[in-house]
Amino acid sequence: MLTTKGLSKTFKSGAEAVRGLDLHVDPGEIVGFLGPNGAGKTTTMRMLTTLLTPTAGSAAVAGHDLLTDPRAVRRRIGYVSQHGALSPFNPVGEELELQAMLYGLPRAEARARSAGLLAALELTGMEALPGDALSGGQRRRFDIAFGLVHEPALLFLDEPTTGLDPQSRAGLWGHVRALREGGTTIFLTTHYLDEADALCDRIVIIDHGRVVAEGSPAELKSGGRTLDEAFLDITGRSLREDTPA
Ligand SMILES: Nc1ncnc2c1ncn2[C@@H]1O[C@H](COP(=O)(O)OP(=O)(O)OP(=O)(O)O)[C@@H](O)[C@H]1O
Repeated sequence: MLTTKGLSKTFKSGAEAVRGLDLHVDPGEIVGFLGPNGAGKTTTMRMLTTLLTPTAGSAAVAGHDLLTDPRAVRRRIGYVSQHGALSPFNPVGEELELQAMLYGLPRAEARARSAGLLAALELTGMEALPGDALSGGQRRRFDIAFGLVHEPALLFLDEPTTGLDPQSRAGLWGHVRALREGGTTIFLTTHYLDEADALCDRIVIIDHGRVVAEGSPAELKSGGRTLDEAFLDITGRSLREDTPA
């Protein structure tokens, strides 16, 4: 579903944000992409979602070549950014239908697709509310609905639960697992090790633009370490340097 070979990004400033990344994600997996601040996660996500051009390497994303056919990649992937996609003012149901129509669905189908997504994400009945009226957890679920409206094979989730209370986080994890059960492959970043532990089939840790460890949560925790201890051993830093864990 996702393979990169030597994927690299050097910015004009000279900053080598990503240095020769080899990634592999199988269909149906939830893979967590973790690293300390400045490790290169966002740069990688932006390359894999076609928003930033790599300076070296190659990648196949959802069955298409990232460099030669980014349009085909875009049709097959969903991307839920940290910042969300909701208008604060317009009724969220209308926004979702519009998004579906932008992907080429006729109005009736767009309506049906939106209704299905809202039901799956437990948002039915909130269609008429503006984005501003939603709680943080509801807003994130709407963001995910936006990312899913064209039924992508591969969904990129950038810090899906940052800023949410524990109950909303746990609820969102249930929805992410349900997506995988429905056949969607998920590649996510998070600043929470408990989230990676609870959700991910596999974790890839990067630091200084390179993969420094990968494995299932159980493999990374071998030797009786917690995932926090493993992360600290591997990178010499905690996952959230700027904020208390
Ligand atoms: N547009 C840019 N121009 C120059 N350097 C950049 C640019 N974007 C990112 N960088 C640098 O590339 C490196 C990786 O940044 P990136 O944002 O990918 O890290 P990150 O792992 O997402 O960090 P965080 O967890 O803090 O969001 C950093 O050193 C950053 O300063």
